[in-house]
Amino acid sequence: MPASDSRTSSLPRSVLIVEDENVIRSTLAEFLASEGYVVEGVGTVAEALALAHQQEFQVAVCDVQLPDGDGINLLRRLQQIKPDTFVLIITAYATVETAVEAFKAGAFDYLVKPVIFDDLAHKLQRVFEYRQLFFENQCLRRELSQPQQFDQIIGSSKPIKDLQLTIAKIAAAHSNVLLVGETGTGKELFARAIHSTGPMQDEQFLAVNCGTRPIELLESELFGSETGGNSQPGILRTAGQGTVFLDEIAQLPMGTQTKLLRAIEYQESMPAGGSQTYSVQARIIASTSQDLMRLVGDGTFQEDLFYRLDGVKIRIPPLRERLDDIPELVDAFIARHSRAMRKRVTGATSETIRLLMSAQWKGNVRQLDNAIERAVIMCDGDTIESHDLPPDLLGLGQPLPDTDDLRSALRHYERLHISRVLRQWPDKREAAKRLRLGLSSLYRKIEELDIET
Ligand SMILES: Nc1ncnc2c1ncn2[C@@H]1O[C@H](COP(=O)(O)OP(=O)(O)OP(=O)(O)O)[C@@H](O)[C@H]1O
Repeated sequence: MPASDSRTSSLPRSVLIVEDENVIRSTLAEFLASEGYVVEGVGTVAEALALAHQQEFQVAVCDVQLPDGDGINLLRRLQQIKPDTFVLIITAYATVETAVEAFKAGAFDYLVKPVIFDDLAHKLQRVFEYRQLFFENQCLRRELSQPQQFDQIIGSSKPIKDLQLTIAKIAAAHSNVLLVGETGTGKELFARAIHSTGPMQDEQFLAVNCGTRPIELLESELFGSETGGNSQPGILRTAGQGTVFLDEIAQLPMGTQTKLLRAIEYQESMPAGGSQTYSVQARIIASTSQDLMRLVGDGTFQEDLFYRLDGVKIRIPPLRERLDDIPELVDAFIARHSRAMRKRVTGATSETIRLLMSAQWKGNVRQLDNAIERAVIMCDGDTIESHDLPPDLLGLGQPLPDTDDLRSALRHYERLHISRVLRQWPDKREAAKRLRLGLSSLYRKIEELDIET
């Protein structure tokens, strides 16, 4: 059953009355309105279906006999087009046959004419309570059926599937690994995945950011120290046969690089101030967002260490190269953040997804995660809409044209729009089709508007 706005308990309770007798219809409508329901009334099957197409109703109360059809058929049609709408049938005769037929067709309950207000109020109360529990239960079941580990790699684009295969192979070998990718692409997540798929998964995974500590602290944290007040074993030793993740390895000072190289080559190290070596058995997974080869050329990264690490290198592509993953990531992040905030946000509109798929994502998956967190906070209903997204993401934060001249302004927006479509559809033929331009016109626009592709 698809998610829809009508499920939220915070929305007003809406009821559609389908009853051809005007007096009965308006009396019921007045009574329900006085009870706080938002009510619409119609007299025929055709009107009911037309209205249900335009508007969401949580509950429909349908008479069995209508001028252009019967209520049971209407109930079946409603279930096809609005499966979230629950139906109560009104029947003139309390026959077992009618009741059975109504229940078989999927009615929640039935009322007998003349409808008694108390009976109607009671049954509506029950249907709304049941409906709420039903959808909450469905949400819970959906959450339980999805693995909720935070280190789960989400995405089924080709690059992610290929990476998963590579990881499975590399993980088995317990070799050292270099992960290369822009910030926020998931390097640490992949490092954890390699560790937890490998033979030493029960051992420790220890992470160090190489750029956030003064050199002495970093070295004693890595290799250990036996000097006075700063005595510690060092994570290369503590990790045992587990994994040491060295985040942003390019920031490791040259001297520390030499010590690390020794630890990898000789599989042993010595704590600062110590007199005895210990053996290093941990797998080293290093990550970088920089081009290490270039740093070797610049003389800021040790060549030998580079070759030691570069043997098994995995490139994690930026999010813009795997836009197909966005819908899945969005779903997972919505589930995570709505759960944390105790909000019932269950999805995003297709317009929102389309916009998300056309953003630039310089901060990659981390930026997407943050954008969804904000959207869940901003979201008023149960579905994230485009206006819930951070404005700068949509290009709305882009500078306005610096002139009032309409022609220049149009040119400005034309450039923004074409750039966005090209990001979403890098294949120019496809982009041209989406823009409803001929391919040669698109090329001309790209040149005229100086669009980077
Ligand atoms: N494929 C993915 N599926 C689910 N979550 C992901 C995925 N990729 C990244 N993330 C999430 O994005 C955030 C950033 O990931 P991570 O810290 O692993 O990136 P990174 O490349 O190591 O970043 P940095 O270089 O800035 O340290 C984390 O919250 C991570 O869980």
